[in-house]
Amino acid sequence: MNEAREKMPALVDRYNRGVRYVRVSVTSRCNLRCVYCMREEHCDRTVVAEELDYQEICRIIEALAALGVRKVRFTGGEPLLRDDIVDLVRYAKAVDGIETVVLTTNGVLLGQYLDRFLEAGLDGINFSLDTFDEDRYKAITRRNLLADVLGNLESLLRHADMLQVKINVLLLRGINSGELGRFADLTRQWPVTVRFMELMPFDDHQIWRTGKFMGADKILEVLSDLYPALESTQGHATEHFSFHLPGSRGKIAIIPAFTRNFCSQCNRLRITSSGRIMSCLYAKNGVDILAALRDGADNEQLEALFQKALDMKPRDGREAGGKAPRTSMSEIGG
Ligand SMILES: Nc1nc2c(ncn2[C@@H]2O[C@H](COP(=O)(O)OP(=O)(O)OP(=O)(O)O)[C@@H](O)[C@H]2O)c(=O)[nH]1
Ligand SMILES: C[S@@+](CC[C@H](N)C(=O)[O-])C[C@H]1O[C@@H](n2cnc3c(N)ncnc32)[C@H](O)[C@@H]1O
Ligand code: SF4
Ligand code: SF4
Repeated sequence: MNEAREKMPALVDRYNRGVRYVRVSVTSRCNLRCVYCMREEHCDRTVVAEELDYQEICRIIEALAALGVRKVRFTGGEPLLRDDIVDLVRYAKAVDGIETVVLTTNGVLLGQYLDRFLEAGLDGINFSLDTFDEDRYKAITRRNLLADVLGNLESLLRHADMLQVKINVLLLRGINSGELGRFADLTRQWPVTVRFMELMPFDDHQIWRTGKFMGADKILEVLSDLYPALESTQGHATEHFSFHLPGSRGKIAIIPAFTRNFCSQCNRLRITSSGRIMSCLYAKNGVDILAALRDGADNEQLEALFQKALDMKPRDGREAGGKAPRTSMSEIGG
């Protein structure tokens, strides 16, 4: 590998932040309807022609890897609804320069994929689960699939020494906040990171304005009360607060996605399922790459599009777009 290229990626924004990490939303379709993410009427009949296809996603990853990107996360919507998801993982792993390939999933379909993901070289899975209670699961996701999801979580935990496992728990005051201890206890037995996340206002105002928001300070207070022996440890990127319980195998973290600003270190670019390059989770406008790919753009033209998107990257996402944020995480992928 070219060392100069490693020191500074080719894609750099106006604030001198280089891009190392791309999050690709491979579909906006989903088999759940989480109340903090999408409405029941969310359309699942995405015209497939408007979704990036396999070749197009591969091309984007290759082009970005040549420009210094080292990590790929597949997300959505629900990425496991794409039947080429294992091939995408395998392909991304084989691209020169890409070191880490991970995905974020709701776990509903994980059982049928896990072995193939391991064989394809997937480095990690972020598994989103907010409750162990059946009625609550149904209330949050509007689907009755908890039994399947728990079965798949158990299989994943049993493989946690073969890939990095993180459990994303979105905490909602008065809904699942009482389950914090049950989730944290998973780290005693398993080498996983359990991450408690703040709600963000990307839910078409379904619950954002109903007082269910639970901030990082409150989460920290509850955790400290439950576990006086909690020890601070080094967290990763979005994990601003990170801890472990004495004698435990895993870690506990808090993602203060709303109340804290971790933008100064941001090394991310996002690709939406409909083929737009987004410079920030809060960005409203992106740059269309789908049309360019379908018009036969060469690598130089793609680089110009990535740079164009990056030139729009705000210093701070929340200040730039927080007042009227997007209506759902599903197209941009969280
Ligand atoms: N503000 C902000 N929040 C983010 C960003 N990326 C992820 N998040 C928050 O973190 C939550 C979990 O995202 P994941 O898909 O698990 O990814 P991640 O935490 O970035 O994972 P890593 O790749 O391990 O750093 C999202 O739902 C967001 O709330 C970001 O770039 N900016
Ligand atoms: C948009 S989902 C896509 C991947 C997959 N469907 C899943 O749920 O893991 C990615 C992450 O975004 C989180 N998310 C969705 N809506 C959110 C919101 N309004 N605030 C904070 N996080 C949100 C989910 O909990 C999930 O961990
Ligand atoms: S958070 Fe994930 S699982 Fe829930 S509706 Fe959004 S995309 Fe689907
Ligand atoms: S809010 Fe925007 S700039 Fe800040 S970390 Fe997230 S994506 Fe990066």
